[in-house]
Amino acid sequence: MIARPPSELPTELSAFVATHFAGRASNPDRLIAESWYRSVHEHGLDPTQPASHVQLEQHEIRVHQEEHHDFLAIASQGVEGLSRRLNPAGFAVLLSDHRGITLDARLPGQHSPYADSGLVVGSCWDESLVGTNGIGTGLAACQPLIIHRDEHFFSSNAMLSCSVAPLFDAQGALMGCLNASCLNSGGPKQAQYLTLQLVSLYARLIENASFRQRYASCAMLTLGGDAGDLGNERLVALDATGRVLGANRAAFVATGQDRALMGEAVQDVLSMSLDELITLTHGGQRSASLRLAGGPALEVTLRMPATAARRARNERGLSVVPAEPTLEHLAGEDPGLQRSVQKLRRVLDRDISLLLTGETGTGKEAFARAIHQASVRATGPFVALNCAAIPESLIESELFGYRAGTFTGASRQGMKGKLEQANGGTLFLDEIGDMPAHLQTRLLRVLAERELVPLGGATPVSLNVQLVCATHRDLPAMVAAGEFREDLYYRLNGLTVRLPALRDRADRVGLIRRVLQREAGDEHVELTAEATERLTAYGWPGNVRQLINVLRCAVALADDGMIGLDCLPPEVMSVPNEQPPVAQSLETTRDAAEAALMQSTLEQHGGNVTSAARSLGINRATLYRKLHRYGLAALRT
Ligand SMILES: Nc1ncnc2c1ncn2[C@@H]1O[C@H](COP(=O)(O)OP(=O)(O)OP(=O)(O)O)[C@@H](O)[C@H]1O
Repeated sequence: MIARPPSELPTELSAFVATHFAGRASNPDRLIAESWYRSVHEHGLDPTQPASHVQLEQHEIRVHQEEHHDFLAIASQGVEGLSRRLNPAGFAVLLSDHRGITLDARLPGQHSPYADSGLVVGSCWDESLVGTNGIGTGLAACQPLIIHRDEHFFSSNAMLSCSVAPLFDAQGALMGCLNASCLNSGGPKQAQYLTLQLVSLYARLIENASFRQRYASCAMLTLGGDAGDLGNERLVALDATGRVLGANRAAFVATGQDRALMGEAVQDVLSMSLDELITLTHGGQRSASLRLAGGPALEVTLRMPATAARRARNERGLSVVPAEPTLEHLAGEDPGLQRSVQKLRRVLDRDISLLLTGETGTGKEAFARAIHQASVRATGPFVALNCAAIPESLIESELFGYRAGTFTGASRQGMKGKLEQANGGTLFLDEIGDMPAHLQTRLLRVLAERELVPLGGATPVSLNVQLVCATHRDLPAMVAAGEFREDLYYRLNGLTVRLPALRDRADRVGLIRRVLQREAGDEHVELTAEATERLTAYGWPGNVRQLINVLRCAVALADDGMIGLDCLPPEVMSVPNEQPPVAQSLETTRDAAEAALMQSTLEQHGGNVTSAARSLGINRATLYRKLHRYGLAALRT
């Protein structure tokens, strides 16, 4: 049967469909026809040929999931909820990253037919590889859609009907998509609309969970709508001064604004300052009714971060502690750090690259964020890239981006690299010592010329970025050993700030108290003298991050508001008090101690990397990387 394109298809597209898809039963709408067109003319695919299928190997899946660990963790509840509803009806539920590679797959009882169709973790559904399909086309079109049966580009996928919704982060960047697929659905495409509604609802819930997590330490406004419509929650995150740090998509629609809302003062959006909102909502304990310019009245609630809420209550409502710690908060009472912060403030906004050094968990990223907040670029983006956490082969495209059609498997519309994403703001390059040599040269050129030509692109993009780099490695030694470019080192190192290990901080006791206070929130919790002594003497290889985890757990275990020795984990109790002797090479000694600690912690946790990492206060990716570096094998995850 000849496909008859609907009349709204432009003539060229109609002719294309009639020529290439003459045998299809369905009448494609414009979105599908455009995807078919791209598949043929941009991706060079032929619908009469067999589809190629890319499936990652097990070890690649592990790396891929590690790389997307945070996204997976935040999305898994949504994936679980959706699959609980859809698996019994015969749908497979999949989560993919922004390149169309699946990260999670929940299949109905009968696994094999779904697995045979590639509905498994680690399969690549990028449109440029498999043509029109739910995940790939949903990502390419950046909108919810259904790809029903023979709307799939290749006939080998034509037994699938897929409903998909893209997922965006708080900055509007594509994180991935959520997809529900069924096999051999005999009904018409319209029969899938309800499934699409459900998938879109869960996609909103995942986006909102990600938004709340991203801005957990900030004041959060909810602009009421329909109380029963959870997927339509409108969220706006504010900094301590009442400036908009981020807003979810529903909030943009409700306020009739676009992304320019970022950095606006809340009174310009709601005609009310943050202080007035705090007063009106009694420090966030009640909702209030507000009218947006010319719009209907909205029920507004305000959630204050725990410490801010407490302080707002104590001081009758008007002042808030900063949502994200400032440089001064991070420096605490450590005189060396206080001096470093004074220097930092003097060089800010003068186009000087900053280098932060220190062991894992000493607060390098927290400092980088505080530097961003203290700079004139605070209303611009803060973009981070950890050079050690992603495979070497991906660093180049992640950092410099690529334009459409640069390589097979690349996303159709190209991708803005982190450098370009950070334009007008701050780029934080963590673990810069792990930057591969050939990319060091390219980075140096970009920094010197202040412009960037993405892979496959012809037009340079001019850059205005504050660069903050961090490393736990000894860069001068790497330069001496020829492992790091000397000229790049000097370009990055306008000012170096060394963040001391927790055990070396002069304000150790105060910092432990401050972190405890923050973790305890409104609860009244104290440390016994023995617990204080133990925590102060302990070596803290995971530094502040480890301290936070230990105290979070201790607060939960505390009886009658007292944290005693029994609330502390074995590693804090078992490692001797003495500091390692200063040897010829501090770094070698530190590495040896770190390797020994990691091995013993892994053994204590029966080889379970997740719980060993948690108890060390570092993330799984960092532990994997270090195990690899020290040649220690993980037993199981
Ligand atoms: N001075 C501080 N006061 C309170 N919290 C802090 C301080 N420094 C760091 N933190 C917290 O400790 C945790 C770890 O900090 P961060 O991620 O910045 O460390 P890092 O040096 O970048 O670690 P890595 O090298 O492993 O990436 C974060 O939750 C951060 O907010």
